[in-house]
Amino acid sequence: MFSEVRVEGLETHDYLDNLRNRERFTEQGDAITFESEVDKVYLSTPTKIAILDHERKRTFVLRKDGLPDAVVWNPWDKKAKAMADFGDEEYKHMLCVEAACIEKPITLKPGEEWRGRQELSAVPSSYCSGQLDPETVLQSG
Ligand SMILES: O=P(O)(O)OC[C@H]1O[C@@H](O)[C@H](O)[C@@H](O)[C@@H]1O
Repeated sequence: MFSEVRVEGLETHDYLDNLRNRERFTEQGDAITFESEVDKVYLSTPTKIAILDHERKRTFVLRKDGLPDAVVWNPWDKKAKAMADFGDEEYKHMLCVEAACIEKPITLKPGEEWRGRQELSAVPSSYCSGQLDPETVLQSG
């Protein structure tokens, strides 16, 4: 189930680990998979990030503008139980991947305007069928 979910596009990027006093690390290796609590702020991330759910044969693509960072969060079992507005088992069925602007916050003077945008799309499930080259997902569309 959950181990079948991968995030593509954030590997090799630096992140601040919210579970370790926001210390800065560099993501290693292949795509990101999930086996325990995670709460990371990836820095200077690409404008497209893919979330691949192999078991359910579905892929989501997050596109973003004006929002350089990306949060990846799953509370896992212990924290899920401690959260009043989150079901004890819901962590098994969710993953938070969200566009953000955290490392260098945007400050507006009175009257100034700023726009950021994120778009989450479901892309054809054939993308998850094994023909998938993750690079293709991130480069297409
Ligand atoms: O409880 P909230 O405010 O909805 O936040 C949920 C989570 O949202 C994530 O974006 C944060 O990285 C986590 O640290 C936080 O716990």
